Amino acid sequence: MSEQTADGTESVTDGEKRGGFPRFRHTPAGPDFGRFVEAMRRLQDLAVSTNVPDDVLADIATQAEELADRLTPYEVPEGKSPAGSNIQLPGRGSLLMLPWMVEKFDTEGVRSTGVFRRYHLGGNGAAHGGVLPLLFDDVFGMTVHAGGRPISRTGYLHINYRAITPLNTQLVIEGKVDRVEGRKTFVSARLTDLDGKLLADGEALMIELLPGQP
Ligand SMILES: CCCCCCCC/C=C\CCCCCCCC(=O)SCCNC(=O)CCNC(=O)[C@H](O)C(C)(C)COP(=O)(O)OP(=O)(O)OC[C@H]1O[C@@H](n2cnc3c(N)ncnc32)[C@H](O)[C@@H]1OP(=O)(O)O
Repeated sequence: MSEQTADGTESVTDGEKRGGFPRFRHTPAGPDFGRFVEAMRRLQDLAVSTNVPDDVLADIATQAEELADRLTPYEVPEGKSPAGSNIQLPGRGSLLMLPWMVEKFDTEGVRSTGVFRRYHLGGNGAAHGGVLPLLFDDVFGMTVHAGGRPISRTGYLHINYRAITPLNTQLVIEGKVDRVEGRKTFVSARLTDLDGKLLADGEALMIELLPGQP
C-alpha cells in the first residue's frame, strides 16, 4: 500500500518491505548535470590543495558565495534532485559519494571502479581512513538493492585496512551477499588495485526495516 505525499514521494506502508521509507522517483540528470558535479569535485580537490594569496582568495570567496546564491532558489526535498539516483554518473551523481562508476549491479553482486582524489587525502599520500567506510557502506547498500533484498539499514560495518590505499590510482571494489537470516543480510566486499592487491576488505550487517521504521 502506498500514498502520495505533498513533495511527490510516495509514503509506502506495510507489505512492501520498505519500512517507512518513501519510494523516491528517479530524477533524471540533464545533459550538463554530470559536468556540474565534476566541476564541483574539482573545486573540492582545489579547496584542500591550494594556498591562495589573501587578495585573490577574497575575490574567489565572493564568487563562491555568488554561485551558492544562484543555486539556492533551486533547492528541492530529498529524492527530487538528480544527485544519487543516476547510476550512469560517477557516484550516482552525488557529490557526497566517491566518484566511482558502477560496472556490475545484479543478484551476484556489485562491482564499482574509480579513484580516490586529492579531496580524499588522509596523510602521507594515502586515502583518509574515513572515506573507505563511505565507499563500503554505499556498495553494501547497492548490493542489498541489486540482490533484491528489502530496504535495509546498516546495523554494523567492519573494515580491515590491509594496505595503504593510494590516491589517483584506478581501484575496484566488489560486494556480494554472503547469507540471509530473516531480516538480516550479511554482506562483504573487497577493495583491490587492478593487479588484484588487496587494500581493504569489509563486512556488514544490513537489517530489513520493519513497517514504519525510518
Ligand atoms: C531509480 C534509479 C535507481 C538507481 C540505483 C540506485 C540504487 C541505490 C540503492 C541504494 C544505494 C544507497 C545505499 C545507501 C545505504 C546506506 C545504508 C545506511 O548507511 S543506513 C544509515 C546507517 N544505519 C543506521 O542509521 C541504522 C540505525 N539503526 C536502526 O535504525 C535500527 O537499529 C535498525 C532498524 C537497523 C534495527 O533495529 P530493530 O529494532 O528493528 O531491530 P533489532 O531487533 O535491534 O535487530 C534485528 C536483528 O539484527 C541484530 N542486530 C542489530 N544490530 C546489530 C549489530 N550492531 N550487531 C549484530 N547484530 C545486530 C539483532 O540482534 C537482531 O537479530 P535477531 O533477529 O535477534 O537474530
